[in-house]
Amino acid sequence: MINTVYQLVAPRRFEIKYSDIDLNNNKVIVRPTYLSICNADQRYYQGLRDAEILRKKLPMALIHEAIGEVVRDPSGNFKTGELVVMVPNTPVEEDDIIAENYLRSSKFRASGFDGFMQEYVEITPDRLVRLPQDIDRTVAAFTEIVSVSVHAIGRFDKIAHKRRNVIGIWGDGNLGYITAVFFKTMFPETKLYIFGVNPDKLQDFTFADATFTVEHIPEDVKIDHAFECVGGAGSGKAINQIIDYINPEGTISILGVSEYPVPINTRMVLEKGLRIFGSSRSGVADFEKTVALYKSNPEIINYLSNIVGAVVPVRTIEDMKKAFEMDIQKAFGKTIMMWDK
Ligand SMILES: NC(=O)C1=CN([C@@H]2O[C@H](COP(=O)(O)OP(=O)(O)OC[C@H]3O[C@@H](n4cnc5c(N)ncnc54)[C@H](OP(=O)(O)O)[C@@H]3O)[C@@H](O)[C@H]2O)C=CC1
Ligand SMILES: O=C(CO)[C@H](O)[C@H](O)COP(=O)(O)O
Ligand SMILES: [Zn+2]
Repeated sequence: MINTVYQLVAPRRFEIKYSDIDLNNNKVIVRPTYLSICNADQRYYQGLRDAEILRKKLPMALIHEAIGEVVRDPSGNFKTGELVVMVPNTPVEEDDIIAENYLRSSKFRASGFDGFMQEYVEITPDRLVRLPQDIDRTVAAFTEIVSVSVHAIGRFDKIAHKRRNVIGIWGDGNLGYITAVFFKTMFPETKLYIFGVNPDKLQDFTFADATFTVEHIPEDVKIDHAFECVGGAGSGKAINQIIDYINPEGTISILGVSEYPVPINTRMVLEKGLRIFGSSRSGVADFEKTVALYKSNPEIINYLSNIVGAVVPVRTIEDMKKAFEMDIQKAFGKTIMMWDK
């Protein structure tokens, strides 16, 4: 069966590649329907990664946040037409200790091999998680980034000491918002403070106990633990500010991606006895937990719908470019491609 793959071949340039899908194996064929753009896709699209990385990884189909409909499943796990979220992490070995998303051997779609910008996706059944048929598909499209937050909150629960009176989240963008929604759902008794740079965006964190612009944090504000959801050029400032405001022996969970090494105030990390841990990506168990939380706490979907940005119907390569360019211009929210290929 011939498949059409839409690869990024150079910054801001998509081209079509035809590939053959072998129907004589146990893989599931999924037709992607709603795709969501991540900052990681933008770093490839705009050519913001190191030239050597771009040379190594392109051409490559972008997008690792997507849902779709099952077209064919020879394994018998899924019915034709079922709505599924696709897990981009693709492990090739198992480990008793190291999670699938941290195994150096694991592959990740749209970061080394083709992502979901394809007419059909060939995928093993263990990489699919069933979604409620009536879920808001524009929200479900970005379940992958949601599962990253759920994964990081789970690790926080294992690593951070038990005094959790006040938690701070730095970053008033998508990841900060998603992490805040899930943290409040999972730890309703804990006070949640949000630290950002945009008063407009901070207004959307209606469920938080307080919001602060980072230039005007009162001296007496103290937090027990923190999540950094900023990334990029703002990473260092955010991490160092967390170090200033966190109580001794607190835990800092870093999620933001930076292209460059970030200098941090290690003297104060030592003096306060802080724990700093990083989280990247997620595995099937995190997706399953995320979908279970969607079902048990349906208000989550309403909160997440606040960050659905432009929803762009995509049929042509011009439409793909339009969606990526609109995403660059956006003020806030996730850009969704309604994939009609
Ligand atoms: N670990 C993982 O697996 C994942 C990591 N990420 C990464 O997380 C980061 C955030 O992603 P996302 O939320 O989608 O991006 P956004 O751009 O939506 O969010 C970042 C937000 O932080 C704000 N900000 C900038 N400087 C500061 C500061 N000093 N203190 C507090 N807030 C600040 C930005 O404001 P402004 O826009 O005005 O600068 C923006 O609102 C990115 O680096 C992304 O690649 C994303 C998904 C998964
Ligand atoms: O967005 C992410 C997960 O959702 C990660 O930041 C992304 O996977 C990092 O990959 P890359 O090295 O290709 O930027
Ligand atoms: Zn991502």
